Amino acid sequence: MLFKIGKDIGVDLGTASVLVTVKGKGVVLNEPSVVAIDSDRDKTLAVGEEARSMLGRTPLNISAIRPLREGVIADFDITENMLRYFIQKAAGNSPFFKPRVMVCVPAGITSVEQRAVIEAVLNIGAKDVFLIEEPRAAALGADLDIFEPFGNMVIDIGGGTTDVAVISLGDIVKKESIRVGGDKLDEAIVRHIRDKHNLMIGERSAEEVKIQVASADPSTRNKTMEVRGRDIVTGLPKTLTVDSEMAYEAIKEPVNSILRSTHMVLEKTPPELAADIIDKGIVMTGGGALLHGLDTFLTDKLQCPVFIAEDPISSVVRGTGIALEMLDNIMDTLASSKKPV
Ligand SMILES: Nc1ncnc2c1ncn2[C@@H]1O[C@H](COP(=O)(O)OP(=O)(O)OP(=O)(O)O)[C@@H](O)[C@H]1O
Repeated sequence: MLFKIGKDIGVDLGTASVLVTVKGKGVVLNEPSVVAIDSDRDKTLAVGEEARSMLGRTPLNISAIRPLREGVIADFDITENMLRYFIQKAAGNSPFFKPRVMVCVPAGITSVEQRAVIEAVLNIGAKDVFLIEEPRAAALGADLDIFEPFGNMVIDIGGGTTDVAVISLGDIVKKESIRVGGDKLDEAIVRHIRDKHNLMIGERSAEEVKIQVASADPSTRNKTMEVRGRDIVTGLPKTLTVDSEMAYEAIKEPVNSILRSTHMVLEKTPPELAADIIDKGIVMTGGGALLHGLDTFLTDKLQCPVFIAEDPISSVVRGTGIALEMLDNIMDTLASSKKPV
């Protein structure tokens, strides 16, 4: 499969969403990472937004699948089909040119997982594939000057992973990547409501609770919302009112994991760079950065200012766009299809 433009393409291949940027054009696509499959006919029915609306609501023969879990490919064929659809939608296709494609991956990805991403993108028709670590792209997208001899710290909280990194002179100096992100918060809400209130709710309702009601700093939020689900004792539909305190109880463990990994990176950071970070603060990117109260909670616990980047959900893809502009200069520092990983 070949593409209309020979231009470079950047992909933020996320657990929650895929964003595509084209060199010279900027961000051209932003869709949920969901594919709807008809298992009877082994056929893809919908990809992206349309497939997301089917999550949890499909008949037996149709499944709405999220092919990435915890930041990496969980279902190779479906991921490849999804990427093909998104890249063609974003860039069109023609028999003349093959693009170079840069894909953002979590900093803690294994070499087997790296190869899976490279192979999937080569199969779609890319000429070369380059991988950039999410915190590096996030820092570029958050307008940090990472090429100076100065300590910059980023916490990128996506759907599947949280990547924490200290970057100086363009490279990662210390990092931690944990498979805890927004999805783990949603799962914790589902579990808490099931165990404490005998109510089974869906993933999407749990995400709504997280966004509308939950806070990492519950003294600063006092909201309630009604959630509907199935009573696990009677089997009948039931409505429950969830408040911020209840939602906090549910999410506090995964939120503390994010705190612990940030703490670990700070502990390992050389003193000069740590001093820069205390002066300048820590920047949070990714959708998870928008969790209510997370900035004040982390600022308090780490005794260092923690800020949310402007438009944190697009930081990684914007940073990928910036990295694409300088690809010829930085390609030696990236894992790629041009050298064994
Ligand atoms: N206002 C909000 N409050 C809390 N969480 C939010 C908010 N808005 C979005 N999120 C969460 O952000 C997560 C998605 O973030 P993002 O799009 O950065 O992830 P991703 O890049 O797809 O994931 P990954 O990098 O882990 O593969 C989802 O879990 C979503 O629920």
